[in-house]
Amino acid sequence: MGVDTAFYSIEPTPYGGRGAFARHQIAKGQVILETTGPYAGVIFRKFRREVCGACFAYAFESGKNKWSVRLVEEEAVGGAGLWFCSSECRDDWISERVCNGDITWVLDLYRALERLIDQMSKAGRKKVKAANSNPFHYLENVSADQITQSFLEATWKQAEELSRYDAKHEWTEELNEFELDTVRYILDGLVRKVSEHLSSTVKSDRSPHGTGTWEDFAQLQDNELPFLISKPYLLSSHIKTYLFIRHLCPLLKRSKGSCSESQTSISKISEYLETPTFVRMLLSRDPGNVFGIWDMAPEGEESEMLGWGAFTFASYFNHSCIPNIKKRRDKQKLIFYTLRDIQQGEEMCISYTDETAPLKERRALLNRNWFFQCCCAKCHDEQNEVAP
Ligand SMILES: C[S@@+](CC[C@H](N)C(=O)[O-])C[C@H]1O[C@@H](n2cnc3c(N)ncnc32)[C@H](O)[C@@H]1O
Repeated sequence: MGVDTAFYSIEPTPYGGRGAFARHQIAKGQVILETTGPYAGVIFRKFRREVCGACFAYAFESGKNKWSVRLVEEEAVGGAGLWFCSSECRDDWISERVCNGDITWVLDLYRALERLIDQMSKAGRKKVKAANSNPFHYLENVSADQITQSFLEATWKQAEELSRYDAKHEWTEELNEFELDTVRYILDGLVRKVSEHLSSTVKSDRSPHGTGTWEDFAQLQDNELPFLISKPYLLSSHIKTYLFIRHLCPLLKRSKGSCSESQTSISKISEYLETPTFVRMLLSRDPGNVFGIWDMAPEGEESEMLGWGAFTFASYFNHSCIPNIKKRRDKQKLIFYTLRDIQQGEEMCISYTDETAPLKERRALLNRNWFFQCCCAKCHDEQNEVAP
């Protein structure tokens, strides 16, 4: 799978799923994983002028209000929705993601997205009574016990069928900020997938430190079912997001790229959007696996989440309320290091939440956001104190 390192191997855990186990004794303070950057990610729409799309530098932390380097200099403000702190960062972004540095198709894609958002806002302002109004509204009131695998399959099938003719009509539903950010995250993943498909200069790094490939990303735990049982109202949001993205296909056909490689990329991305398969894959690996991209506020001070990213190989670390490893961010990299000496065969765990919070709070958070009941020694001891 390409995720084993010199320090640990990925193996099944006694409580289900996989985890990282030390190959040998490891000293305190040892860096065990340093990732390059996320496979797919997004900077929240409201921060995208202030956070570099490549290294995640926050303008305010450099004494600036916003960044001004765009994907292409002549691009109208807002065109691609990506800003960088320097031309070096922009060039890094391009060389990492786009075949032969040809960004025409990526610009076409993001321009089409902005046009679609514009269409949506105008429809909202005119309060258009949609002829093709969303038949999935009923999902907003779906309950947890209705969410089963077969219910999900049937709903997605229905969405796929509807999308075939619906995508020919104007999009009139409103997407909220979170849904629009999710759209960006999905497109970021699909841009990677297209580039891998056409790979001549884009060589996805499959070492544990790299971003991995689509295949590696697909190996992550699929959390669609537990996630939607925990938050049933979000099924409607997932379906809406897919139907919205599906509307990009006809828009892309209209804006032809200049060279043949660009046109192949556009056809490929349209092909990926024609069924929900790939969008659903990105949606199902997001919950429970992605990491928030936080600002660099000093420890102990309040920090702000600027976006999120799927750092593929970093998603094999389980949680413990007595963690033995911790992560820090350095630009776009996540760095994991040991908090104490670790014995051979010991599982290496981070803390997903504030492990100093009371047991009840920790349990509720872990259950709501990561869908499990923690059985670590600390939870065990605290549970026994409550109910001797
Ligand atoms: C980021 S993934 C960790 C890798 C995952 N175990 C796998 O096999 O891909 C997070 C998921 O792992 C599981 N997990 C993490 N820590 C756990 C723990 N302490 N006890 C039980 N399950 C845990 C939960 O299913 C959680 O949603």
